[in-house]
Amino acid sequence: MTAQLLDGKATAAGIKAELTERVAALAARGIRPGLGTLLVGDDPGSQWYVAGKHKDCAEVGIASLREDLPADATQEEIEAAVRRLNEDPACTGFIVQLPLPAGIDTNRVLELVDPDKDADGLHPTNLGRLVLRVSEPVTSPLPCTPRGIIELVERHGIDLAGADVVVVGRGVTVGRSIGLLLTRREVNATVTLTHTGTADLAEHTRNADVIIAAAGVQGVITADIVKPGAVVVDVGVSRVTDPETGKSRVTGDVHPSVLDVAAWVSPNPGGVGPMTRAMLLSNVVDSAERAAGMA
Ligand SMILES: Nc1nc2c(c(=O)[nH]1)N[C@@H](CN(C=O)c1ccc(C(=O)N[C@@H](CCC(=O)O)C(=O)O)cc1)CN2
Repeated sequence: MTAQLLDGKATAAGIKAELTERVAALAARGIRPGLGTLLVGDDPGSQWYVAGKHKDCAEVGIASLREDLPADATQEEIEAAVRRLNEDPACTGFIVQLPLPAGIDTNRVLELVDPDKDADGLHPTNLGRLVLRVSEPVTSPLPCTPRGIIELVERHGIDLAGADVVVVGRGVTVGRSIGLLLTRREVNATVTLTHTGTADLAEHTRNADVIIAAAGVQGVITADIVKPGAVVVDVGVSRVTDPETGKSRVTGDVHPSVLDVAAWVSPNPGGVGPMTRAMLLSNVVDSAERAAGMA
């Protein structure tokens, strides 16, 4: 192995320490940010992620509120819960935990979220603001995973300005939205978005300074399609059963062989996941500071 690790756990811990101080400064002015979560159903993964978000809030001093609905909740019941969170003054930002159960119109639910309370940064208005305001300072919530990836890379001293970045996967939470951040003037990277319709993935990745792998296909990024010295960020989440232990575990898009050619690789778990969680908290604190005229 030659690659160094982009340590998401340690970086997220540092960001949480900074947030704790910022939350204390807000408290000194009588302001307490509050993150709401809306969870529908009993998927164990989603329950675990939501519990993690409340734990993170407690760690940095953000209040947290929960709306939990059963798996058979109707579209109307879910939309009513979104309206409650929109109207609750104690909730300064909230997320709808994804995925929602089959049969629910997810886009309709997400579009109901008040854009100023959109802690995930995925509301069409907030994505639209990124499209329209490429050179101005951002004054709206940013998509958490893309923001987390950029923070992870830059906080390891890697400059993205002028870098050729290849993104693998066109999902909304990462692939489609990260280009909006990477091509902003303050980051200044050049982005190629590849997907299942790309004719020759390797031709793109072999020339990339940075690969952001968000395909959700276990081990799709192998050493032979990575340029020596590249930075490789693993966003993929595949759940596999270990044949030796019989236990289920998370694995990513990046094959272990990549550690022998790349300069930097993000571990998975322990890379982008903890950063996504930290960026959710950052969005909540940023919004509270903006509302208080502190940013
Ligand atoms: N409304 C949202 N829903 C979902 C999002 C999201 O950003 N907003 N992303 C995922 C789930 N997610 C947060 O909600 C999330 C997933 C994973 C992690 C994480 O820290 N993972 C660990 C590994 C955990 C394990 O072993 O199972 C890691 O990468 O180290 C954080 C957040 C879908 N839904």
